[in-house]
Amino acid sequence: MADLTCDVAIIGAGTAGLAAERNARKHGAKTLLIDPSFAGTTCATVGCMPSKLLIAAARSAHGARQSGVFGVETGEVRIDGPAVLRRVREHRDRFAQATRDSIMDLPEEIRVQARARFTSATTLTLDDGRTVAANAVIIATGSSPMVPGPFTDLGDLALTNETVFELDDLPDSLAVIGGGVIGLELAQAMARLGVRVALFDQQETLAQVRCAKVHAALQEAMAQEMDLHLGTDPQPSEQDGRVRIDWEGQSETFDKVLVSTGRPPNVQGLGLETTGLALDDKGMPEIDPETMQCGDAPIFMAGDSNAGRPVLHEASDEGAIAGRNAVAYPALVRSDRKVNFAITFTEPPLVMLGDSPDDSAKIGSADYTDQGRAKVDAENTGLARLYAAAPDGRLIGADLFCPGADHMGHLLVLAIGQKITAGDLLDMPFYHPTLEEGLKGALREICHAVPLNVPGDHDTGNPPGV
Ligand SMILES: Cc1cc2nc3c(=O)[nH]c(=O)nc-3n(C[C@H](O)[C@H](O)[C@H](O)COP(=O)(O)OP(=O)(O)OC[C@H]3O[C@@H](n4cnc5c(N)ncnc54)[C@H](O)[C@@H]3O)c2cc1C
Ligand SMILES: NC(=O)c1ccc[n+]([C@@H]2O[C@H](COP(=O)([O-])OP(=O)(O)OC[C@H]3O[C@@H](n4cnc5c(N)ncnc54)[C@H](O)[C@@H]3O)[C@@H](O)[C@H]2O)c1
Repeated sequence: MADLTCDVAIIGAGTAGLAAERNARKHGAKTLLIDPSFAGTTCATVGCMPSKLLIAAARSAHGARQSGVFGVETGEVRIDGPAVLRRVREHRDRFAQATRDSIMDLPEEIRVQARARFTSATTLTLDDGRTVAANAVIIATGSSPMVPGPFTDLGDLALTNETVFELDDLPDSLAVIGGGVIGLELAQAMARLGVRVALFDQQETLAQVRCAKVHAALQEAMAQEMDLHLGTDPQPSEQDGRVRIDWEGQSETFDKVLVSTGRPPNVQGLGLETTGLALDDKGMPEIDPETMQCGDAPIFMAGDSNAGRPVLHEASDEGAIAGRNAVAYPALVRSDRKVNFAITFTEPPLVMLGDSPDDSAKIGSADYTDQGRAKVDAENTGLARLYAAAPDGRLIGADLFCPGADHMGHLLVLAIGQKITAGDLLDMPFYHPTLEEGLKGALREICHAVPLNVPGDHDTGNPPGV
């Protein structure tokens, strides 16, 4: 007889686990939510929120430096590093406290403070010695920074997203290893806060950008703010209390190194090998993205732990799908998943939406280096590429690196989700002068490329500056 029994046990009280627990309980299950610390979600403590707070400070510094182009003189811009980081932590702590409060609001008998490990598909052992028996288990253990071997020897000189926001002051110089989402966001923010930054990546492509033209614009913009070393294998060592990075016969020293080389799922030590699930060479089971079920077991996996779509709104959705299906098992309900949507909060933002274009897709481009509103605001850089399916010009995806891309991404994701065509979208009013207006050229290009052309009653001229 197990010490604790329930209908659904949820391992991990992050965004995915909390959503899973809520939905399982809403559907009538007796739940247990198991976490070693209940410290608050990754998003609030060491992820989305502190990174966006640092970016907000960087935006302010950049704006102050740029103000001269408008004839507004601010004098020398001085960055108070400790004050920047204090504000990041103060606001971060409030967000984190709010997530902890929501956990503490749960009925006490639901919370189990311990680290869990499977002993079979439906039984767990906790690190305090207790055992749990459940009808179904949801894995929502998140992901953790992967620090390649040589960087682990650097001790405090090597930072990850779990430690960088705890610095007392900004470093004078920073090597960033890995030009994925975390690396790009934090490298640009640090550079704008006056830190000398060099970014290294083994790959030639930053953040897995799909479109070569969008990537070229991103690379050019980033190279103006930091030293970029792509397609290289940086090797670290400690030198006089600083970090030395060697690459391709060159070397440079930095105050600190930020390691942002990926965040693999937390499945090590979870005992998945005891569940009967077939596991791949990374120790991962097969997961159905429409039910979140692992194989055909009463086990579900949601959020970063399944390595599918490691962003917040998906963690939340996947938790809810897993929560409902863990209760319904074995009568699972399939969910339509949302359109793929990822934003990297660089400036301008980098946005990836929907599907990549295949050979039959029609592509429309919008150049933001010469776009009216972007020029007004002195932020004219980058481009947008929209993808549509023949024959009707239905929008299927987009890659954007341009001002306002985070907001325009929401407009486009709606259009893609609703299966709207380029012609339909052109039928909507576009206010002048806006960044959205810049998309009209791309939409017209698609309309011209498909048998159904630009609606006949449309003026194809442009107001000034578009
Ligand atoms: C720096 C950074 C910036 C980001 N910015 C954004 C952004 O701007 N927008 C966006 O959409 N996404 C962003 N993300 C991604 C987003 O934060 C994640 O996708 C999301 O937080 C994942 O939630 P989760 O519930 O899967 O994991 P988590 O919130 O990490 O929760 C996992 C929980 O599992 C627990 N756990 C682990 N192992 C066990 C065990 N054996 N037993 C019990 N409990 C266990 C942990 O203690 C933890 O509480 C960012 C991530 C990072 C790192
Ligand atoms: N705005 C957002 O939504 C947001 C922000 C931050 C993080 N996240 C999530 O966090 C996850 C993890 O982000 P990440 O940036 O750590 O990982 P990532 O997988 O996006 O990028 C890792 C990068 O590191 C490079 N790399 C790996 N090993 C290396 C080495 N030894 N030397 C040099 N380069 C190396 C890879 O080539 C890759 O470009 C992302 O998948 C993302 O979904 C989201």
